[in-house]
Amino acid sequence: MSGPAPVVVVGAGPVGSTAALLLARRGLDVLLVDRRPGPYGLPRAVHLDDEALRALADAGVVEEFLARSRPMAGLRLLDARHRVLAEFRRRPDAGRHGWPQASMFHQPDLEDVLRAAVARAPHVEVCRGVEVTGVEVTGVELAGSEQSDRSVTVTLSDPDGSRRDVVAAAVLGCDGANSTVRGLLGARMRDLGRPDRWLVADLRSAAPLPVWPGVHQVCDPARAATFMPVSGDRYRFEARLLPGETPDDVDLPALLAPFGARDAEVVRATEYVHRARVADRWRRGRVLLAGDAAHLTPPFVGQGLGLGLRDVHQLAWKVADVVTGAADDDLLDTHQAERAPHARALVRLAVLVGRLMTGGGAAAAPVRRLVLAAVGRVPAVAAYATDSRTPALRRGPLVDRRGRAGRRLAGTLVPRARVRVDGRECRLDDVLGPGPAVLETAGAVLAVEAGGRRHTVEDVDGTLTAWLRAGRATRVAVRPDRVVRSAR
Ligand SMILES: O=C(O)CCc1cccc(O)c1
Repeated sequence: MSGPAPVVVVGAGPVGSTAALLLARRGLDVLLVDRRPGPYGLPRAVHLDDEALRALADAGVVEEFLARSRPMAGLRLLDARHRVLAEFRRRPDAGRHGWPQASMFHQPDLEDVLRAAVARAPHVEVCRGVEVTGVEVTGVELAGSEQSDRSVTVTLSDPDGSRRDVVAAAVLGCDGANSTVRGLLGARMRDLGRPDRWLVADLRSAAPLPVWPGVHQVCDPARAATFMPVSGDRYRFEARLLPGETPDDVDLPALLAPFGARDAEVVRATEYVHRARVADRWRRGRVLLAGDAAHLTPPFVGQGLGLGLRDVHQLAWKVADVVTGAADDDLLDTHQAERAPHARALVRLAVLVGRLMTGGGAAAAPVRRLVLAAVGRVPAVAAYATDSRTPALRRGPLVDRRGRAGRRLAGTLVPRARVRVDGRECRLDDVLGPGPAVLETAGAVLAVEAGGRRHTVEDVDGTLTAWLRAGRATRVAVRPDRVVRSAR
């Protein structure tokens, strides 16, 4: 790789690969490194919501993802006898972003799609089997001990043991739960809940199992469990391990029997410790964390990977602006300021939902239906349960939540609505383009100003008009990551 210093992305999992594609689409050279010699190959994440798909869309892989995933019907809470306590439906057709509201997938399928896209991307070089052993922020000495932190020297250890230094324009640590970059950056994880030991089993069944096509959460204090169809012939079963119990002690066929899965092939059954953690520091100079390197969540609201994809969607344009000199390095301060509260809110929601569904011991079981109804009225839980909407980003330099419309819309995603422009139907994102944009009502029609051009936009099915009306807004400024910056 010659020419300008690349952005080094550490970790070629789904978050790092998406980051590499997003940066490359903005014209940056990217060096994507991973300590593993080959793909990881084991499934972990199984669910993405339609908000997270905006990141895959801007990375250019959403259609291939959809071809290999399956719409998910929602979340069903069952009691110990598998009677339905509550059900939260997800739209399988097209939610406000034009895709199923929730999708289930086999992680290696997503990794295949991303790997192929990275291989096609002209600006991305991939180095596998390479360890990052040092990250040195090399800034210009300013007054006193302050540094301007403008470039980073990354030390890489190659498979033959040799070391080399790469000067990077920025480094993104997308290297997962045991992130090396996090350690080199001097960050520490802060616990938001207790670790929780679960058995995680990946199953296959040639004959389709007779189950509802959504996530089943068994709220049994004696044995909390989750069962879900993934995609194709794949299913996932998880069960909380009792104190001192190992996966080998669990009578898996007996636990699978109520789902008609007693005879399913067990591809993998392993212990997994669910953790609730957020890093205390996400940035040093131009070294930044994203994905599991920055936060770990229990799976109860299915947001682990989605959080990471949102991180890099919101980070890529900022890094591009800083590296190309279009913005000051201060812009990178907004990464942790915006993403950490959002991650913390979702991790806490997952901990709360997990506790409500599975905690409280035997005494809680008879009242769980009442408790669920009461908590369903807590706004954050209700919004998530009914609409799968994650919290708005907090107010900050890039999110102006002043005024009635600002409070309602700023920090949320603009819908990826169906629009018609010059007689051609497309999605709003196609008109917004890769940069900042403004959407406003212009008399009886809508107009979009983007990339120095003004387009008259027809709102094909009324989604945008209804969204603007509900937000009491006539004009919204939209950031490159589709987040509303301000509304009035
Ligand atoms: O709330 C949703 O739509 C996702 C629910 C979900 C997805 C995957 C795992 C899980 O435990 C819950």
